[in-house]
Amino acid sequence: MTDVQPKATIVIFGATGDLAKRKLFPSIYKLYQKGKLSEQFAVVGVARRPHTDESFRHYVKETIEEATKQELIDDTFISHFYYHSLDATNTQSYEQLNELLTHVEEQFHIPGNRIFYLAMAPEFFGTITSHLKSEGLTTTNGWTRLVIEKPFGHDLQSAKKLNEEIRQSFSEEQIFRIDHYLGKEMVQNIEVIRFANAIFEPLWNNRFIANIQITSSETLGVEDRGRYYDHSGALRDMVQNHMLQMVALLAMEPPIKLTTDDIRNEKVKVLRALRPVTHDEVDQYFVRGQYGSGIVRGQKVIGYREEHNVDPTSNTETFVAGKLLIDNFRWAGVPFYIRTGKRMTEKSTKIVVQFKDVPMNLYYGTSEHVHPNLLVIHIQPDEGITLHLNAKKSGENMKTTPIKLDYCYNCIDGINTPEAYEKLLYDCMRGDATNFTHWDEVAASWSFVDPISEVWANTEATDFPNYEAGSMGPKKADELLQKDGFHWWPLSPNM
Ligand SMILES: NC(=O)C1=CN([C@@H]2O[C@H](COP(=O)(O)OP(=O)(O)OC[C@H]3O[C@@H](n4cnc5c(N)ncnc54)[C@H](OP(=O)(O)O)[C@@H]3O)[C@@H](O)[C@H]2O)C=CC1
Ligand SMILES: O=C1O[C@H](COP(=O)(O)O)[C@@H](O)[C@H](O)[C@H]1O
Repeated sequence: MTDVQPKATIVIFGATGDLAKRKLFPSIYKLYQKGKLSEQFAVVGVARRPHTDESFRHYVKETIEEATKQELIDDTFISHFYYHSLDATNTQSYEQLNELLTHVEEQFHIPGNRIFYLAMAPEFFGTITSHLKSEGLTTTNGWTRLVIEKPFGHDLQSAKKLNEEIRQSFSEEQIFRIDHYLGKEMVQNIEVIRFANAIFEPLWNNRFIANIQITSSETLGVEDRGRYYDHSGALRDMVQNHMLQMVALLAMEPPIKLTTDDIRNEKVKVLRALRPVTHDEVDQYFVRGQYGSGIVRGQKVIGYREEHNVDPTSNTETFVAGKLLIDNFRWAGVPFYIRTGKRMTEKSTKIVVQFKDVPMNLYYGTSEHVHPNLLVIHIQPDEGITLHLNAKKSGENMKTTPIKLDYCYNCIDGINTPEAYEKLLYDCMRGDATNFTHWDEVAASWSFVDPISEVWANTEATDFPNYEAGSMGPKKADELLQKDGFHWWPLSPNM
């Protein structure tokens, strides 16, 4: 983990696909630009489409220029890229791939370290990993690691099956399951805000916190991913992974040390302590929604059921709100509200920690509401923290006014926080799995989510579509909090 300029070959399965184009190639380029890669690296792209090394290099160059809006690029960088056309189901082709890898390792003096990045549909994961092992690609003088994209399964049963297949060829320590939210600057900051500040940790429990709200809203619809999304829905696409990971980071106990295992162990304890939602309770704790047509950022947009590759009678949810309870000493009785959806008013991910009111209201007239203290963690697009307090109103005798202490990361000149994929790729190259999900976390998350998706799959949502594109979701999502005497805090930038 100490190697700041790791030496490795990154083999990208799915190199002609969307993820490689938009995220992986630009991230590798940024790492190179920042001096985080030595000259001892290579990238081998793998997919079925025919390409020569030259045409692939041209394609990569163009995609990086497009993504980074930069006039590229150093031909030396591009000369580290190679291509191998392969059908993932064809055994013979893996032998040739192995020969190519050996060749590039010689060429760039790479000590046999290989990352196999599976940027492909999950149905190929088992086949690819078994071929990598049987054809000897995992037998090298260096280390080998496997990066797996989401979705990791469709439910607990399919995730277990997938895990068993992969584990035939790679050990848990070699498997890096990507959750790109764990690469976001402010998600990584949750631990630091909590554990490096004496003022928060004593208050971080059910005696002082009234509720915690996590919202991840998008303005985009399903774009060209209708085929995948219509079989997934927001619960599997966002809640099972990203939203529950944020809950785990907010709720976990301080780890004994900042090691991968210690942190993951604490996160998994939270996921296991989530109070299961039984089939009968789903309506009480969870709300689903699907967008109809509407106006998003001034543009008229179609409803979900009209989207390409979506069933016109689809029952798939594009919005989820839920109330989660964590049955342990620290959190008993504190609701964690989560909300995520497509085609909402704005693109924003925010966490609001609402503290309990002061025990006695000295400063307000009885008819006035006390302003609760809030800690807002801005994940994106703005990155920072805001603490909402009360202070004396200037000039007025002992009247109070709400004030804010703000720290904005990406407002400061010179700070341009790296893309999540850039950080995660670099972590993987250095062998740091802290910000990747362990199998135990994946399993616990599916166990929590499965009963909810079972009920939703078996009951028609007669009110769909139940929110207008460009809104903040169905009314029932507001009622979920109103029942407990709370409301969603707004997402506006000045929150
Ligand atoms: N795109 C995104 O923003 C995100 C994607 N993901 C995940 O990443 C993975 C890839 O997604 P994405 O890039 O969007 O998918 P795409 O459909 O854009 O790309 C799929 C890739 O797989 C290749 N491929 C398909 N079949 C075969 C085969 N039999 N043998 C070899 N190669 C094959 C395709 O190339 P060819 O046709 O040339 O063979 C293509 O390069 C998925 O698991 C997805 O869920 C996760 C988060 C975000
Ligand atoms: O994993 C996914 O995340 C994106 C949202 O990611 P963000 O970094 O833009 O917040 C979501 O659009 C996509 O459906 C989902 O698969």
